Amino acid sequence: MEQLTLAPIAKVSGEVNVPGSKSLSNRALLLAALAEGETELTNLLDSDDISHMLNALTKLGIRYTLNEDKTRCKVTGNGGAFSVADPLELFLGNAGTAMRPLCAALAASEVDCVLTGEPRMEERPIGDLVDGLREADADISYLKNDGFPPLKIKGKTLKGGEMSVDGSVSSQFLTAMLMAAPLFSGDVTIRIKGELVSKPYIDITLDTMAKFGVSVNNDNYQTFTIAGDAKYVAPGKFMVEGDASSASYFLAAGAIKGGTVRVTGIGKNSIQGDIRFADVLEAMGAKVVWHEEYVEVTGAPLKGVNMDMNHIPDAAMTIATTALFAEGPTTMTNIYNWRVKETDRLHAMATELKKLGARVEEGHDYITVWPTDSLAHAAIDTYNDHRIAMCFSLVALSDTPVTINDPGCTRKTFPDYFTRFATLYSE
Ligand SMILES: O=C(O)C1=C[C@@H](OP(=O)(O)O)[C@@H](O)[C@H](O)C1
Ligand SMILES: C=C(OP(=O)(O)O)C(=O)O
Repeated sequence: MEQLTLAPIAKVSGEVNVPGSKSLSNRALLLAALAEGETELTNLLDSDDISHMLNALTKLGIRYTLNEDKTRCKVTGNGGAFSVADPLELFLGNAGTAMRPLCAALAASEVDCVLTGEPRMEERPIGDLVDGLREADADISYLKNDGFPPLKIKGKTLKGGEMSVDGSVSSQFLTAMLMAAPLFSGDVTIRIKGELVSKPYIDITLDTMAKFGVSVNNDNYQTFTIAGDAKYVAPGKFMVEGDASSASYFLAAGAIKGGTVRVTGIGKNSIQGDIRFADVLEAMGAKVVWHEEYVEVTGAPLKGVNMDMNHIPDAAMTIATTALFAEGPTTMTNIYNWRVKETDRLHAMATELKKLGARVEEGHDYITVWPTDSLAHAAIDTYNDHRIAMCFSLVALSDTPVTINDPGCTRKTFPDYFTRFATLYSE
């Protein structure tokens, strides 16, 4: 197994750009495929999660051209649902933003297909989405375990009307139903059951749908209505914002050991909820400057916080390692669904933080991290979870080196993360 050891970093400063947003890239690719007309996507993310979506679109007969560095993509839309005569098998890795939205769009298309993924994908729940789609008469069956991929889908035109979806495990289920709704016949009304988690991701979905010409009536995140005549129309150009979750590692580095770190590619008007990560750093004591084109953080003594982090589930992981550098404990609450992502992140973060000698309390849906005077040099297991690799790189901002096992796992969303991180301390 490959390992990367980072020597202690005395100070970080400078400017770093983040690649395109995973959430926006995969949403925009799917909607461009379903739209009437041609869309030119720019600043597309080039990473595993996006490759899985692109490969699926190829098999679904969508024509697109990619430039050499795969950040610019011209998609010729299908002008409606997919239609493929032969049975298909689509491998979607561990990309939630491919598996869930494609499941719904394919259930509403003329296809006969199987959706598979990596072993971990077979442990990530999808039952609430399948139940919701079955209310619209979708024909989806489980090939192994009930409630989990792989799935067999016999697509057809789904009927509109009233349906519901449980939003308490993943917002991606609602996102998937919303994005597929214009393919259904007639008006669609989706009611939320349970407490909707990761709510800001729904704003990304609604904003992207609006850019492709479909408006959704959102009644307080409880009921969503899409008109029967709604159709996706290519916007011509679609610029993907930089990834706000990817920005969190650099912003945190600035807060811990800045100097000033300026992250470009995102800015104060970002549609991504994870941009609110900077507010947490501010609450911890860092100085934050907001601009249209960048966010800038300057380090200061940090103090621990106690916060509900349900709205920023991905970036919140970065706080777990930032907390090592604060005065007093940090508690992050309402993060149960960390357990159903790339790995059981609550348990994995607690386990790896403890290897550094930190005191950690792992609850069912919360974690508390206490700072320690001296951290131990440890080899951090990353569980094939890109965010664990990136979060733990921040440990090198202490007096102790850190070894990251399988650093290449960042390829899911940020293939050259360690190279870009190095520009903040090697210049
Ligand atoms: O819709 C999206 O793009 C995402 C939603 C979130 O998942 P949950 O809604 O499952 O929390 C997030 O963790 C994931 O990385 C991306
Ligand atoms: C949870 C994540 O991914 P996915 O889109 O596969 O759910 C993530 O990127 O942190």
